[in-house]
Amino acid sequence: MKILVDENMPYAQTLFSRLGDVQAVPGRPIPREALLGADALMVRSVTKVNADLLTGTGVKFVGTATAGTDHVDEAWLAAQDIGFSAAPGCNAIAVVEYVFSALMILAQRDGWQLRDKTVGIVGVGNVGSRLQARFEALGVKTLLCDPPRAARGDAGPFWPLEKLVAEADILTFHTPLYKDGPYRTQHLVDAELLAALPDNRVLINACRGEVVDNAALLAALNGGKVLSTVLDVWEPEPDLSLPLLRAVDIGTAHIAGYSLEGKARGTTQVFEAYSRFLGQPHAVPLETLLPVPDVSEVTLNGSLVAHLDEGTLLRLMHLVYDVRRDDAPLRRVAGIPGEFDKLRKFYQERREWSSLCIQCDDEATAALLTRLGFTARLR
Ligand SMILES: NC(=O)c1ccc[n+]([C@@H]2O[C@H](COP(=O)([O-])OP(=O)(O)OC[C@H]3O[C@@H](n4cnc5c(N)ncnc54)[C@H](O)[C@@H]3O)[C@@H](O)[C@H]2O)c1
Ligand SMILES: O=C(O)[C@H](O)[C@H](O)COP(=O)(O)O
Repeated sequence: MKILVDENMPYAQTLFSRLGDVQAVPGRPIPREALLGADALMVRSVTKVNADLLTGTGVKFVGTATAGTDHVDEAWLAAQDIGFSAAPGCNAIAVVEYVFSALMILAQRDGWQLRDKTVGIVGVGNVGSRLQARFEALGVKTLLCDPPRAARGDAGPFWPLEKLVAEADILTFHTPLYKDGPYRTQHLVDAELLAALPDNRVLINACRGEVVDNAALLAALNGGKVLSTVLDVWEPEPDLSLPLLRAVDIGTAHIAGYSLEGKARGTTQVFEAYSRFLGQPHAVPLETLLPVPDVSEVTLNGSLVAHLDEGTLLRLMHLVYDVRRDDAPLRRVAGIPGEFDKLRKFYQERREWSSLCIQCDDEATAALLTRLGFTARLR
């Protein structure tokens, strides 16, 4: 059995070799000759999986170690009776921690406090709902927009996007990319939305580049719109607009989800799915794969809760992950062919807040840190 895996999939060799012979290949593009004779294909979001890629190959199962699936023609796979699995939610925590880091940096730079802001979350799935839970833990007001969930009767309240545009200080997008249909998200942020957005707001896109009309955003920023902008994803990738990168406050190379935990969950989720597909189910506990983090324990003296100290919180968050470490390298190499993908391929190890154990002497502080996703212990 031959299993092709994207070379940027940590732990794939270790896990998939339990099921067959593993060959690691570049994902953009996958070499055609490698596909011939392959039984299964494990990709990331950079590989377009469709008839063009797979016709004439013997591939019977495709896994994508990603949350987004817009790069996969699922209908075609189903029609060919090719098994498929994604990795829903695998990197949701990483994206949440990216968003927090970005917001805390802007708050510090511009002299505001997160707790005084209203955050509009567009797309309240794995990422959006975790984001909302952490904002709630901090007492930050959120407004949610998720028309598919609203139509399903899920508990909200869910609001129309227009209300978020009018009332939220921060708008953060976490929807899938839908190019058509009733819930189309392509260019959800367009010239009209940008014109309706009052000045001094924050816009974050960490879902898919095409959800924001990048040309319209650049025109708005060039036209004097006062908008703090955080973009992890671009239209198009990897050839992002250099003027837009210069105009945004924080810009990164589609790495919001790139914690080691997030990538490892992605690999284990598709490995487990493929093993079930083969009728040889395996379960892989994440902790059996992950190394000890560089910084694993700190002591916090005093209460974080008595008067919520966002400065201390920022320092704790940034002990684990500070998004500026990803903004600077993109600005250095953007525009040089191949460098966007290199930043992603040779990504410096990044952990999630849960990897940091914070010793506290106050029960309420420990409870807050736990709700935020850190590991907290009472001394
Ligand atoms: N930058 C990154 O590294 C990174 C990492 C993970 C996910 N993503 C992207 O972010 C997206 C969201 O991730 P997730 O794990 O939360 O996915 P998810 O599928 O769990 O949640 C998406 C949510 O968006 C909602 N939605 C769909 N259409 C909408 C619309 N028109 N308006 C508002 N909401 C709508 C859905 O109902 C769902 O609740 C993924 O599809 C993926 O494309 C990017
Ligand atoms: O959809 C996702 O899960 C993310 O966008 C994904 O993590 C992006 O990383 P890639 O698959 O391109 O390595």
